[in-house]
Amino acid sequence: MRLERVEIVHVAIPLVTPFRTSFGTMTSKDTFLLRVVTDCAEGWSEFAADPEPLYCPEFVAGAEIVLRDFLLPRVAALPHLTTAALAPAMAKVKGHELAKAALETAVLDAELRAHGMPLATYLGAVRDRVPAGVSVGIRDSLPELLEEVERYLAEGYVRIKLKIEPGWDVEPVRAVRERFGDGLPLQVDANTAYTLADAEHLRRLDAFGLLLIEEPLEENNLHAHALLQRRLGTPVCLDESLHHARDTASAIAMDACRVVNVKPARVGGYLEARRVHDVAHAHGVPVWCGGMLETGIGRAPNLALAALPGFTLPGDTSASGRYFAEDITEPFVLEDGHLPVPAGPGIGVEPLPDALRRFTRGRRDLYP
Ligand SMILES: O=C(O)CCC(=O)N[C@@H](C(=O)O)c1ccccc1
Repeated sequence: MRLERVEIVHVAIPLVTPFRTSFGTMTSKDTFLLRVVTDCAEGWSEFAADPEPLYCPEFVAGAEIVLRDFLLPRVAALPHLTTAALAPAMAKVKGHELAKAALETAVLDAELRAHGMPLATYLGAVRDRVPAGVSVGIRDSLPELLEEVERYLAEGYVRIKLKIEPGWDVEPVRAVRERFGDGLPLQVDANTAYTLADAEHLRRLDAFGLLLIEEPLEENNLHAHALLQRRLGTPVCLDESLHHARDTASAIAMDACRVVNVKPARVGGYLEARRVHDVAHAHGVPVWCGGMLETGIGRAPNLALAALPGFTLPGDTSASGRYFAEDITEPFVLEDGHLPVPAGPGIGVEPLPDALRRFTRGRRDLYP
């Protein structure tokens, strides 16, 4: 393929309800899409992070600069544009996995469309629908939390993930367990809010039969997570700390993580996400697909990835309606607790022109 044009489309979509985590509260999804035009086909992708670097060091404005000034010049210089050639061409740029993932995914979408191949087929999916978990934010009161969990269970979600932080952890978990029973698949996500000094407090969560505790400690501290895992019965799952298959292998070898949250954006794209899946699967470590409140443009490829054999736990691959009253693609709708794996070429979806126009806050060329 030959790269002809790359357009950045900034979008802002209001959330149906504020989403509070240990690092902040979101009321809208403000990010950008990339539209890559090649001589063979077009491709789309979504940048997974937000305007502020609170979840990870990357953020919207910074990613636009990195793409425009450092990643696209290297990719445009490639004699033949293929998805496989992108990561090596971008490797000299340190970090910026989410920006790299956005570019790689749009090129992958174009390349697969040119070959008429669905992303699920390309990645090695073994299912045509995947079970959907749902992420529940920190709430102001236990009754509000229980009402929200009850609503999601009534909608059919098969797994509940509770955001926790110091002061909102044991009690909400106990309340959900007592209200909905021991059979409910339940996990927690601390988003790095604790330290090893909290180990004895976190051990109290062992009483509730959780599937996992996600990223309890500061990101990138595999040693601390390994020390914590020795003191907890609940399996530690890593998210922010894993940036590629290599550190996933190290984390597993150190017993710093017994479950892996695979987020394609966090590891630089779907090719590396499959490698992370393969490494974990080879070690008997279950993986599940994380989410970043993506629009349908980011949600569709995540569903393809979640259909790989090692994805044995429900992911944060919720329906579009969990976050948005209106999505910029055809909405993903829960059916019997599952979402369909897109079957069309490439990522299998495209922005709906009218919705995209209404949620667009700015469009410009990043290349040429
Ligand atoms: O369902 C979703 O897409 C969101 C799942 C979720 O909780 N994402 C968390 C996370 O830490 O994984 C997150 C929230 C906001 C921003 C980044 C990440």
